[in-house]
Amino acid sequence: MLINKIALIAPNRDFALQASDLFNEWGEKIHVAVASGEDVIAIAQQLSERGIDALICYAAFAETIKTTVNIPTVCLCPDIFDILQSLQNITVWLAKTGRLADAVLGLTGEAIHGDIAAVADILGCKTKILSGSRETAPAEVTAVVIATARIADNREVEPEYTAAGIPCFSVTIGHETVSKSVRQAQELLRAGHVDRVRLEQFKAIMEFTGEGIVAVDSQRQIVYLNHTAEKLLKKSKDQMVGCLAVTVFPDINLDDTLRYGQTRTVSLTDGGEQGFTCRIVPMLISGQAVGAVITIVEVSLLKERDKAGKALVESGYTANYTFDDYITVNAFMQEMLEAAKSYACVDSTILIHGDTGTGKEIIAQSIHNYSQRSRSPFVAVNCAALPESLLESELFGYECGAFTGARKNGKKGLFEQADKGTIFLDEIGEISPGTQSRLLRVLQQREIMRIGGDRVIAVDVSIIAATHRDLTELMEKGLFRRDLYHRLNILQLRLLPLADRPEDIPLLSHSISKKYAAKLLKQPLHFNAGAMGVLTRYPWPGNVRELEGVIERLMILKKDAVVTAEDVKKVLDRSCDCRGNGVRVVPQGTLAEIEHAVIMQVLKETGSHEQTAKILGISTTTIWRKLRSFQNEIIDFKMQ
Ligand SMILES: Nc1ncnc2c1ncn2[C@@H]1O[C@H](COP(=O)(O)OP(=O)(O)OP(=O)(O)O)[C@@H](O)[C@H]1O
Repeated sequence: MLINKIALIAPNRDFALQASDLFNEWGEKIHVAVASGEDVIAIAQQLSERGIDALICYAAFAETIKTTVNIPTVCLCPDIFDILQSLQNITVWLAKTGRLADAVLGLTGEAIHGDIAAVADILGCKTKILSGSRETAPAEVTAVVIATARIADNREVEPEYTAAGIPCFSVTIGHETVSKSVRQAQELLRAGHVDRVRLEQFKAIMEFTGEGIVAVDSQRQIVYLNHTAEKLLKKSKDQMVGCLAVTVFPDINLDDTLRYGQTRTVSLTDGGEQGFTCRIVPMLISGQAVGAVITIVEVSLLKERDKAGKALVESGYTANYTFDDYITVNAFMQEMLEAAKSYACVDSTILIHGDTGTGKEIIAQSIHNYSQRSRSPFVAVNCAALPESLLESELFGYECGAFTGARKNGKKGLFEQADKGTIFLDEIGEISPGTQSRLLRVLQQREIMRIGGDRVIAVDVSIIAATHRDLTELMEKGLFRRDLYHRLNILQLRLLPLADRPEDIPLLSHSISKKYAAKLLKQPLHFNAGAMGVLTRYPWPGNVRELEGVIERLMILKKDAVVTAEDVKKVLDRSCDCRGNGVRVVPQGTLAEIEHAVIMQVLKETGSHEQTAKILGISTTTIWRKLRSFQNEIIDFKMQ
């Protein structure tokens, strides 16, 4: 294998030596080979097999190589500056010797091209292409110009003479021209590398997908197919690549796709029970079809997918958000999104840390939808919302007769329901020590045991946990198991509070306003500079959820669409003061007692956890969590 990735094919030994000297002088590691006209293809092929990725090739060979060997090739011949310099020297000499008037230049040599005649014309000389060698130049020729396969700077001024005494000058390939060709070849190498990486990525995706994929070029020839296509069509790549598509798919007419760029769907049978659905999609460049891609799916698989999709929707265990829904221009958060995308490609447990309303659930749903598990259930569990015993039976299920009130046939737990999908354990910091140890077993072994059961059930789930609490602090206080923490904290995502990323507020405000405008059939709000100033300075303890609440209130209260600083202040005041007329009387006591009293008061006023959460600018989860810590009161409290 050659280390050098670029090679030069020289037309003779002298040329090769001249090029090698230059490459050595420049410290360029370029392999140099010599070819005659006949063996040039064989030599180029050998170089390709030995790992050469780009060729620099003397002009006379370039076309042959470009059409026969699949290596990017740079053509090396005297360029316009070589010609200009050389002809300028010649005309100076002709003027000096009194021969310039009506001079005719006879052009010969293998590297002759149209540019020489054009430049001579500009310099005031007529030209004549000589059919033979310089020695046969006719008498009307004032001087002969020979374009040779030679590397030299075009500075020669003194000519050689033919036997008939006609002066002869050379146009050669200048050093700068060689250097330029090296740079071009290096550029091709770089571009080729990028293309190869893309091609490999593309192939990996193609091989990974469950559908059969066949690519056809504009001549209707099969140029690529993936492994699934081989399996479905029961033929190997070798048997199909290079064949006309019609020989493999006699029932598919590619005309509509290749001529008019239309996408078509066709059902095929294979003569037996199995059937395929093929979709034919054009490959378009600047609106022109340059080929087509045929995707093949077994009909039975489609039916299964339909059924599975329907069952998933009916179960309600679906994730609606994708990363596109998560609005942020903050650099840290954008990095977090990139990390989340890469985490979605693996099955390791993810721990999301962020204050209430920062979007932990959106991120969890987006990870699920970005992952291979997106067609399977996404089960979200709020660990703070259920008392310990109920949480355990919900998570792990139970066998028949496990406890009084249990269903006769037992019940699948959420881990089982999430099989092949993702389980999102929100507010993981709130779970009791008993549930923590059961959870540890699932994390370690991906197995569960139903309550009251003795069977071990394997579950294939990806686990995403979230918390607003500092789990290390809980660990130090002995409230959270250290081993569980380490099991959970394999991949971590941290969401910044809204107050730490005020640059997100304008974008979020506009997007939320658009969302509510569509819902309430109103105009989106326009926030003037004063309004935006108040919004960006506010501390947002309830984060984006609180911002949503404020914008919803503005939307309902405002008659026109323009929001001022005063409008925002009023609504923010209301959200702080809580309810209608009310100046809330702040109770006396510890912070916990004040919180408790305020939550209980608003709960009584509204009769709804959701409303209470909205008014207080916190999540329902936080309400549940706080209520759980005032357990005695919960028992007494009866919702109206
Ligand atoms: N960056 C964001 N872009 C758009 N919407 C967002 C963003 N962050 C949060 N939201 C919205 O804020 C609300 C709260 O989000 P989410 O429920 O994901 O937060 P959370 O951190 O899980 O809250 P909690 O811990 O209180 O359950 C949702 O309505 C969500 O759509």
